[in-house]
Amino acid sequence: MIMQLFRRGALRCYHVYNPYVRMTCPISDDVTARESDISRSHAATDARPFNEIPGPKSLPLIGTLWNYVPVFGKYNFERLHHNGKKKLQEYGPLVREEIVPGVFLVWVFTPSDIENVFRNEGRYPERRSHLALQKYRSDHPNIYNSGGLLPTNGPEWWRLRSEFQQVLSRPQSVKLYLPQIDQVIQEFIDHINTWTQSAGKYQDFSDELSRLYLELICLVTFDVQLGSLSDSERQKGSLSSQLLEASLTTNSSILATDNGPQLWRWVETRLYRKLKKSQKFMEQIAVDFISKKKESLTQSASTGSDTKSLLELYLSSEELDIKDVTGMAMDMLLAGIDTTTYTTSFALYHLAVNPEAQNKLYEESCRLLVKPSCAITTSVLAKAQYTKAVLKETFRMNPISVGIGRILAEDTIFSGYCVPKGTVVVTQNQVSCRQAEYFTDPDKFVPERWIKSHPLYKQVSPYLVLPFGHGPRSCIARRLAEQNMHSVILKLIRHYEIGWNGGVLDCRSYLINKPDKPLYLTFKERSKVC
Ligand code: HEM
Repeated sequence: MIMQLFRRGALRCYHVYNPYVRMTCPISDDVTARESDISRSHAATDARPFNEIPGPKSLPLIGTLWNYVPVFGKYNFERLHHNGKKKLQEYGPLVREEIVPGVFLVWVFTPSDIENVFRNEGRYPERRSHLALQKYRSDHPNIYNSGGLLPTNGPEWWRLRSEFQQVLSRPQSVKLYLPQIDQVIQEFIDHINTWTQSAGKYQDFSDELSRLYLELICLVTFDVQLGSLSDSERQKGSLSSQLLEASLTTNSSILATDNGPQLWRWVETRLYRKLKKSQKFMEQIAVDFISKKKESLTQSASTGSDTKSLLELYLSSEELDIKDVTGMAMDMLLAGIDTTTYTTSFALYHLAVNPEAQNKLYEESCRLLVKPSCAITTSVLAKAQYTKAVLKETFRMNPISVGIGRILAEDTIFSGYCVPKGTVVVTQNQVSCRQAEYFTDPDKFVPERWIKSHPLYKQVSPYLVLPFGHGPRSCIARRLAEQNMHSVILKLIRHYEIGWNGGVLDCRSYLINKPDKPLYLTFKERSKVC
């Protein structure tokens, strides 16, 4: 039975927040022993023991998995936010789940518990994900030094993280790209015109967004423009089509290889072969672009660090070598396309079904970009208050990361219960952010709630809306991702009035939260509307 559930992906639930959390609980037999230590060590406090935390009933051999059996079970693996809401309603703000016997997960929902998760994540916050990718990379030491940022834990993770973030988190390095980003977005805007003419009423816009974000990521990762939106690149066998396909294939292999029996460690399973093939393709492109860049750097005179691209800065770092840079480039391709595509999809959906918000954004875009052809600059973005509120409200309503998981580095008290060190504790981004306790009309899209001077503004805990995670292991590319999405949303609304032809958009929990329907958006050129 357990094996069947494994095969059907039923164990996903404790990995499902991949790629961003360590999901398999490291505690098994150990926990019971630790539980009694904890009970003793906290005897002097009022905290209650771990095994009294409420949660779904666990059965011998199958734990709580029976709740996820299709039709019969009350939870659905593809709708983790619905499960989370049900758990919160039924058991309260702290839920313990014995997903298989001896393997525990603790779900937290309140801001103070979420804060506690991050306060107890230790020096090297850990995740356990992308295991097959890690194996692939360690089997190819000629190309990679280690698993790269996404799967690696411990001191090696920190070695990479500290070097890459010095560059990627520097405002100057990210701002440097704005003129090129603006140019790509302008091409995209022009392309929408052609797209709307050829698209029927029901044409999925997601593919267009994926191509845009692939283009933007490659610009930053390799200093190249692929021309992903051009007619030739839209053909099936083109470089951009193959790159999109390969990154999607890798990402969709992650959950299934992280979960279930890890036969791929010994034999090349069908899924592992798919991952391997797609990685081989992506890395061939990465190695080619990076080597060419390195060569051109050795031939040209060195410029100041403020004008160097990210790739140039990485390649000139004494602490990194070309293999580290290749690993990082691959991680950027894997983590940078779907995340921004899905978030922008949700933002555009909310704007389309909330014309009042869209009008306000349009007004802001006209103020900041006096002519539609005006470029996005750092000063435009600095003043784009409503645009930022739109994105933040999108993150509150539809965070693409279901939750953030950490393995507790210390015994910790959550909502009055002791939770032992080593337990996997997971937040529930969307569920927490839609609680009426913290947000008025939580299911309504109200960007004004984030504008300090607005009457609807209300201060909330900074631990509630955490779409990029928090602390040293949070998203390394947040600045870049936000810059890209603010620019896209602002410029798009400056040019087009957007409408919606689909039903209510919710999400499915795959590797990250993906819109559960095609993106049936309509575009009317503003100049033709007025
Ligand atoms: C909507 C956009 C994005 C969202 C919401 C997002 C969210 C996240 C989250 C939640 C994490 C894990 C944080 C944690 O565990 O505390 C993460 C990690 C990461 N993200 Fe993003 N991300 C986005 C875009 C990007 C982009 C554009 C890139 C690359 C160009 C990127 C690269 C990474 C990498 C490499 C990590 C692993 C960092 C580490 O383990 O040290 N992300 N992201």
